[in-house]
Amino acid sequence: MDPRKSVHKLDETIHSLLGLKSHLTSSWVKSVCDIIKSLPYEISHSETIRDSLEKKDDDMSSLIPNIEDELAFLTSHINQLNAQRRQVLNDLLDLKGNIRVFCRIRPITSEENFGHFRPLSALDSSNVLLKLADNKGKTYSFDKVFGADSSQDEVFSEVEPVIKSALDGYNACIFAYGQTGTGKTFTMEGTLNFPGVVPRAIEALFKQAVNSNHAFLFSFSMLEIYLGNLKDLLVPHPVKAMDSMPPCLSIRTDLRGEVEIDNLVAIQVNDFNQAMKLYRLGCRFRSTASTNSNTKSSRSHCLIRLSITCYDAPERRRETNKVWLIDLGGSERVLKTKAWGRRLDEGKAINLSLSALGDVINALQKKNGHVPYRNSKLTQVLKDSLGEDSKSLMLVHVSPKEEDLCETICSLNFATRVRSIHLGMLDSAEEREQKENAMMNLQQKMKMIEDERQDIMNNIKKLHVELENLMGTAPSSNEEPDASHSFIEMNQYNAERMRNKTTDNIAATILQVPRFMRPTFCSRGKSGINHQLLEDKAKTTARRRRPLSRAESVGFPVKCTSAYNSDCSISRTSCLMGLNVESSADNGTEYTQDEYDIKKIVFPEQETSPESSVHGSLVNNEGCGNRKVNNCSSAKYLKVDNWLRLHKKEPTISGSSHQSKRVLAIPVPEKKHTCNGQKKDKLQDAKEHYYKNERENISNLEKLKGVNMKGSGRSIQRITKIDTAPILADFVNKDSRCDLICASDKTDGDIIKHAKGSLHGQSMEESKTDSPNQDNNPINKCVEMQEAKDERECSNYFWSNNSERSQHSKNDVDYRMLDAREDSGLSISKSEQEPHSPQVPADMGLKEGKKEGLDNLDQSSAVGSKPSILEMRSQRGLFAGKSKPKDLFTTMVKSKDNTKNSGIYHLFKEKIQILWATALLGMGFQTLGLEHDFFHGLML
Ligand SMILES: Nc1ncnc2c1ncn2[C@@H]1O[C@H](COP(=O)(O)OP(=O)(O)OP(=O)(O)O)[C@@H](O)[C@H]1O
Repeated sequence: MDPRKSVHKLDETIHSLLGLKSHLTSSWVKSVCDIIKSLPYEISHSETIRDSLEKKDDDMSSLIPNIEDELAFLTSHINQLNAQRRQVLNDLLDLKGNIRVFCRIRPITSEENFGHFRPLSALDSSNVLLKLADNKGKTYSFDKVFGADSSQDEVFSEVEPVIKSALDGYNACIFAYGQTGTGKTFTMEGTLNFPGVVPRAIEALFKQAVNSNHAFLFSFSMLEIYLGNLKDLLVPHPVKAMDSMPPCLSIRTDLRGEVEIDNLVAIQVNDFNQAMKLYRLGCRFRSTASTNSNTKSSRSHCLIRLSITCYDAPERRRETNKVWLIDLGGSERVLKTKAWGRRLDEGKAINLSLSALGDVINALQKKNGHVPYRNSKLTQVLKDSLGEDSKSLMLVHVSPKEEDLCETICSLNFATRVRSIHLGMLDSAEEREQKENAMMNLQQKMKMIEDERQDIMNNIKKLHVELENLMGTAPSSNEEPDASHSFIEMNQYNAERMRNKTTDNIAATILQVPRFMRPTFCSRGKSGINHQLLEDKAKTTARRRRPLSRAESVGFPVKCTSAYNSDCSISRTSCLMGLNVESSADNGTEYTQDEYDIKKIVFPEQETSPESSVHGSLVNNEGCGNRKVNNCSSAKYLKVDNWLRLHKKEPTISGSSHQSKRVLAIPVPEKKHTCNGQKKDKLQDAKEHYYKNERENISNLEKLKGVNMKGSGRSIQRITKIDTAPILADFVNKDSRCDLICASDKTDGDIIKHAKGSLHGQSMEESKTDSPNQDNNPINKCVEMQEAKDERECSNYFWSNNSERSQHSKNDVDYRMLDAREDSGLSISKSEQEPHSPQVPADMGLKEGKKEGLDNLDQSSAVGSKPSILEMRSQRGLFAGKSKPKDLFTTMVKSKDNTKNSGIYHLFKEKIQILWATALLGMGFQTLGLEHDFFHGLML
């Protein structure tokens, strides 16, 4: 109850009390008056109370607009700061250069302590000294130099501005370059304890997006360029010949010059964790191998792409932009690494694409009209992220080892050349100093803006909370205040600003290109026309191909052929190579899938509609709900969890593939149990089904007992299966027992009865007694075969012959599969030989049998496997009556041996089969209503 209301009515209440209770004693009135007097002045005077409360209400109602005004002011201020920040950041990056170059020196590991080292040290934060002779050295300048003792934190702090500019709509590209084994993967990927640039960059992006006042849509993709071909790292490689092949990735450039990779899986990520799950998945499929230089050498270029889309920020450079995080393959001298075979091919492919990257950078540096992006897949993919309208960061890695001197010099020269694209080699010292001062000022300004921005953000948050409290609409604790609608950018950011400030100074100085980066014969020989032709050719020839065998595969992609240069190239390597990785001497690469086969994969949840794409996949997604997503890129947006679930391994049971071939003793509706919830349901279903069958079989048994007890006691024995093996032995030895009928079920019993009756015009019992030559009776032979073939057939018959026979037909098939396995000489598995509960007391009744069987069912179902055939048999024996599973087991194994080892048996079986088949065909038994699988089962 509102206390204010109760106070409001206090005076009326007292008056009415005084009026009504006038008969009360004056002392009571007095005490009430005293209470009123003791109340504060405002409360004791009702008019004043009302006035004061109304005043408070008025204050509160005037407070809300005040807060709203304040919020609007702060919002507009923060928008101004955002625009300023963007401009300063852009100026800073322009000054620093569109391609910034950092150098990182790899530390000497404990194992290398005894080697020879070339003094390579960081002179200061931007210079590296390479000592060539005693008193001779060369200094290389970079935007930033990280010494051997630098931490991952330090590296990332310098990388972060590029990541920030990505949220402003610029394409960004951060790539680790260097000789093999110099720490590229360490820098980019890092370790669990020392996470690298990739996880940190992803985290920073999400963090910034959350702090931003815009709605962002992130999608994650990961691919590698292996032997000159693109491979989607989020799609697992095929492990079997029949596995579906991932679709061919093809590079496409749209009219605006934006590069898109068709068929590349792009998955929406809402937070850091989702992105990291995918990143880890992709890392698993990377091609790595042990080389002389590195025990886990990357044999490909690994590219991570984060696409960022924002619809409600017109000031952004692009609606959709992308960040590339690239771990390039290590450059290596083939002579030195002594690589051969596949390692050689990989090394050559890596060097070729690095050379093509060098060509592109050289052309950009010289401001050539033609930039040879198309000379390699790497440069094609990075086409829109390497030019002027993007931010690139190159992390050059060098080794301090003496033996790596050549590569170190090459890498340092290459990095210097790349850096010179913006800084310009003709800059005078004075100009350089001016630039550095300007950069420092901008950095300070940037920091001030960010600090101020952060303060305002905090104030805005506080005001939001206050406002919601006043309005009584405070969100629940886990709800973020919805600020997106109130944040309307007032200042249009001038996106078309000039960005050629520093490039003007780039002269036509041709620098010495590192040897492995120089244009090669192939790269020089390329022309746009050739590429176009090849592209067209590749497009017309893009069709599903049969995976080539190992022998047919051509490992090295030759330039000027579609296998290497076309937009939609078809790799010549075999998908099956991955299967033989270990067996091949030179083929130790851990492969991903190949992309030469164009079979389309079916995505589990391919969300193409704008609504579904946006749903649940935005950071601050309020503003994007009704906007179209399909123009952000042609990539497919999928859900992370579905994708990961799709690529999770099917749970294997005890690591045994053998078990998967097992036969279900109880007809469980579904064979596979994939998730716990389903598994539980299916287990429950199986139990219910089990009880039902059991009840039916018991009632059938009782019926049969009643029927057969009149005629022959042997039928009951047969049904209880205690004496099955001796009967089987009898059958083998005496070729008789035609009078034994294994009809345990009313339905089939009736069928057989009917069949016999139709043949002889007699009932089953009659025919049994009246027909002396029953061996000639096809029905008896049928039953005989059914039993004599193997005891399990009989049990199968018993179990499958119930009113739900149709449901059991699947099991019949399974039995035949098992028969085939066992007949083909495969031994019984250990678990089959050791049933779960062989030591069941002889006098165990149906109740125990039920429980036992159920326990077995529980066990088998609980692990998702099927009970073994012997478990099943023992269960059946128990259900059918009092039996000893152990005895049963012994006799069954014996009978199995007998049947297997006896040549007479097989001969006889064949003859009977022929006879039986002839009889069936001749007499048209199909008209009796027996199903085909029934006959098929008998014939096997
Ligand atoms: N800065 C560093 N601090 C600690 N260890 C490092 C550092 N850089 C590299 N290493 C170690 O050196 C080894 C080789 O590094 P890494 O695999 O990252 O080289 P790489 O350049 O990626 O090689 P490749 O090109 O062959 O893939 C790794 O064991 C890595 O842990």
